[in-house]
Amino acid sequence: MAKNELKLLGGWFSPFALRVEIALNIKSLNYENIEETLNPKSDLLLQSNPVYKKIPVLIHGDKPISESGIIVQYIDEVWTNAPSILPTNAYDRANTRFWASYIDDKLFPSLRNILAAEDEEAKKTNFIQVEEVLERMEEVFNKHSEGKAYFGGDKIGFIDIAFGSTLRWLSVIENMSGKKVLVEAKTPSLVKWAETFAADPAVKGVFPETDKLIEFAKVLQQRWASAAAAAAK
Ligand SMILES: N[C@@H](CCC(=O)N[C@@H](CS)C(=O)NCC(=O)O)C(=O)O
Repeated sequence: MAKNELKLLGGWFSPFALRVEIALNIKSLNYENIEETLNPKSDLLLQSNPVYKKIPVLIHGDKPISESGIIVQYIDEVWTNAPSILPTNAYDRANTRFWASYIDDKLFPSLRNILAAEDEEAKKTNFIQVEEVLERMEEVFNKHSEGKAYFGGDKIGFIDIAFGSTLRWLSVIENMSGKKVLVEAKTPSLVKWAETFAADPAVKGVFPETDKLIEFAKVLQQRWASAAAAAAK
């Protein structure tokens, strides 16, 4: 595949763009990574994802595809010669999609709310939610993996990508609040899985550094606080 046939409108900080990078790496695809700052948004992004105006967008030839989960599934369907990301059995595929959307619905909003929370009570409620998700995913891992390294078995699959993309942001929140949530005592299988995931060749080179993300998170917090103050006027 010629490099200019695949372009990723992404951002080093984005867990959603990370999902696409991991999927492209799994399939050993060359692509051009176009780094978006989102401030301002590029014309290419606005034209490619006019509905949500968000990264990531994968442009295949001249065709844009948006939404990280949809992009990962598209990659898996188009490049079938490489390791499969979703399971082949229809029931397993449905189940896999269920847990990936559970991560999007329950984990992402709580992580964002912890960063944005101005009072301790709101922070605490969202931490409880994160802990509940982690405990639930520990159960899912123990049931699905059958002693293997990943939710997807021996290789990274769709749940691994959806969930694993949040790991660095989880570390950011742990560091910034001085509270560890992914701990051996409560979720031993997930702790081991997270280490294996981070070291996987498809992930290692694209996983952002926690320290750099912490600096980015501080800028985001200032931006949200100014927006909240402006809205309150
Ligand atoms: N549901 C989307 C979420 C994508 C998303 O939230 N992207 C963020 C960056 S991490 C974005 O582009 N934000 C710009 C904005 O909200 O205006 C997906 O899975 O791709």
